[in-house]
Amino acid sequence: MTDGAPRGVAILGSTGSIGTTALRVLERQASRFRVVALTAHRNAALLAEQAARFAPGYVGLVGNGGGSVGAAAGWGCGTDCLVEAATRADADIVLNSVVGAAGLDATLAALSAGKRVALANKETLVVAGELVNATARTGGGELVPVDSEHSAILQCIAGRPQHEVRRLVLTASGGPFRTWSRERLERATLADALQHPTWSMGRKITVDSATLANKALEVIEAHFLFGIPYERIEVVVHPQSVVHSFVEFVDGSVLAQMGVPSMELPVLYALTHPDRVSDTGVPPFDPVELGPLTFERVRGDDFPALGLGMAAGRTGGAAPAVFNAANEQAVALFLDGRIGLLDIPRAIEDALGRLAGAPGGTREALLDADAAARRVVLERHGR
Ligand SMILES: NC(=O)C1=CN([C@@H]2O[C@H](COP(=O)(O)OP(=O)(O)OC[C@H]3O[C@@H](n4cnc5c(N)ncnc54)[C@H](OP(=O)(O)O)[C@@H]3O)[C@@H](O)[C@H]2O)C=CC1
Ligand SMILES: CC(=O)[C@@H](O)[C@H](O)COP(=O)(O)O
Ligand SMILES: [Mn+2]
Repeated sequence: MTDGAPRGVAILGSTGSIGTTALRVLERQASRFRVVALTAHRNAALLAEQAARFAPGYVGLVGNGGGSVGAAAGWGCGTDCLVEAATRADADIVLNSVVGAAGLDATLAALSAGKRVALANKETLVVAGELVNATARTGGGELVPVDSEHSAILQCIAGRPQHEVRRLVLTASGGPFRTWSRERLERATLADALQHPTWSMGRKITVDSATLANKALEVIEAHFLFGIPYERIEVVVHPQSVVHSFVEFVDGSVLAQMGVPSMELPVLYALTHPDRVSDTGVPPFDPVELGPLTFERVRGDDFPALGLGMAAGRTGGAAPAVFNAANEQAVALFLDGRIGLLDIPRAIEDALGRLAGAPGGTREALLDADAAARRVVLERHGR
């Protein structure tokens, strides 16, 4: 990484799991990066603490559109905050760590403005992968993944051309229900679903990991990031989350990237790529301590969200956006205690059955499909 003036980083979703991890990383890397913008949804108290500590030029509270509680003087308010933060002249890198499709416009705006987008918000690519890639091309922006599997794949591919890659194999922890029978899954509670075995993350992605919808989102994300066709992207269960993914090359050689399950390294690497820096605070790697490393086939029949998402990816058009929106809405209902765990894939299947053929192509068409999918889930499952 070249020395020089510190690069400006805007963090969208700074109060979440990835956002707070990023601030820990940036505190150690103050000679290389400075925080220029922070946004949150509703957590004004934590945002205020972060603003006091990092003194960014811009602070935005998205969920304060009415200008009521929370926002301090000088803060931006409402949904425009994300795009304002993402397009500031002093932001060289935009870390998008918002959860859900709400992060889409900020990604597009940052790429249009020629920024590097360090993308944790995988829903962006699932909803609008083609549009995002086209926007990066025309706007001169660059997309670098934060998601651990995709960071691993990026590091393994290391600039080799697409035709040298035979297969991507994404690892999945299997989540808290990896060994549960179908019968037992019917009785799984929210508390059970929030007990992720290896990663500490926000509630929505933790539920996605429990249903394997997260891995479906990640297969679609990998397709759009690396341009590999769906038939050459596979998933294997790896309960220890030490191997973050594999890349098989055409000569049969297989590379894997490994590390302790912490998001600090993928976040940092998305900022420094393709360079590597020292003094990261990442603990030493001890294969004996972390092992034995094991691998299993996915139980696709018991975790249907994975197959539904992969089929939506292959269908293309608006189908991935429908998959994502139905999942977001169903997870919100599950988090509210209004539906059961297995109602999540049922709701997704229902929405895809009605809307998988909806037109995509433009941002507006994709957002229409997103809204229609949420309506289907609310009307039919939000009892
Ligand atoms: N956590 C992890 O380890 C990983 C996460 N990811 C992905 O990163 C993204 C963030 O995940 P995570 O950090 O766990 O999520 P969290 O729920 O912990 O944090 C989400 C952040 O986004 C803000 N936010 C929520 N809704 C909105 C909205 N509608 N508009 C604007 N901002 C909003 C939240 O603000 P507030 O706090 O005020 O609600 C918070 O700052 C997700 O896409 C996830 O899939 C990917 C890999 C690993
Ligand atoms: C840390 C990270 O990248 C998560 O997306 C993780 O992959 C979730 O774990 P699962 O493998 O259980 O989905
Ligand atoms: Mn992941």
